[in-house]
Amino acid sequence: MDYPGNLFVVAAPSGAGKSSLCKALLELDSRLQPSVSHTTRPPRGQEKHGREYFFVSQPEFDAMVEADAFVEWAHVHSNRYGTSKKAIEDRMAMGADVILEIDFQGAIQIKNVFANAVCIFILPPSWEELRSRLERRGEDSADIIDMRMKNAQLEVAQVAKFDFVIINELFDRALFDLKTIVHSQRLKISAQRRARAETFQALNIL
Ligand SMILES: Nc1ncnc2c1ncn2[C@@H]1O[C@H](COP(=O)(O)OP(=O)(O)OP(=O)(O)O)[C@@H](O)[C@H]1O
Ligand SMILES: Nc1nc2c(ncn2[C@@H]2O[C@H](COP(=O)(O)O)[C@@H](O)[C@H]2O)c(=O)[nH]1
Repeated sequence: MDYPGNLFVVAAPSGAGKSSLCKALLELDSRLQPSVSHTTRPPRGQEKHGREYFFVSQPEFDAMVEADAFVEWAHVHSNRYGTSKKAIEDRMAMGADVILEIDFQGAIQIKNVFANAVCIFILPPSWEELRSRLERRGEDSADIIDMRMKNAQLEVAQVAKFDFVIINELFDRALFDLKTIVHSQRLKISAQRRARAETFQALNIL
């Protein structure tokens, strides 16, 4: 599928800092819009329905799967998460760039549907720092942190499937890297689209 808007996918093990980086990038880049996912996970802390996530029941999630409403969905840390087609396609059709914060399984599904999607993986500087970020965030129990650390090993093993990798050690440095990737890939994709349109025109296909 090809829309005028671009799709950026940011994945990382839980706690590596993707939400913090995406939030900071969204404040700097007015062409980017976030996508709000659906999840069966209960809200934590100050999370609000429709802001961080659409929090839905298992039957509601099942019904959306049945209705083919998701562009991708996956089981992550014992819950289900999905990006609805509605969350991204209208915006991309209108030329907006959309950024998704999803897990690696979702990123792979997205790449199969949107070949132009730019997939970025965020790594923590070390396992110790990853655990300590999850602990300092203070939103998950010790059991959940253990499960997320265990899953992180499987997630990090998928890094080679991504277009870009950023190590989030110093936050500002990682944000600069993310901003540079988004900016340069946006220019590259626009140039490719222009070149393709010119070729089609020259061949009188359009
Ligand atoms: N470069 C950094 N140095 C130190 N702490 C950081 C850095 N980046 C993010 N953090 C902190 O680490 C914690 C985890 O970050 P964040 O919630 O953004 O991770 P996440 O990858 O989105 O996790 P999840 O997938 O669970 O939502 C937060 O408390 C955040 O403030
Ligand atoms: N495949 C998808 N993964 C998603 C989506 N939305 C979030 N996520 C990922 O889930 C984990 C856990 O998130 P948390 O908010 O419970 O800490 C994290 O890796 C997210 O990126 C989605 O729509 N699809």
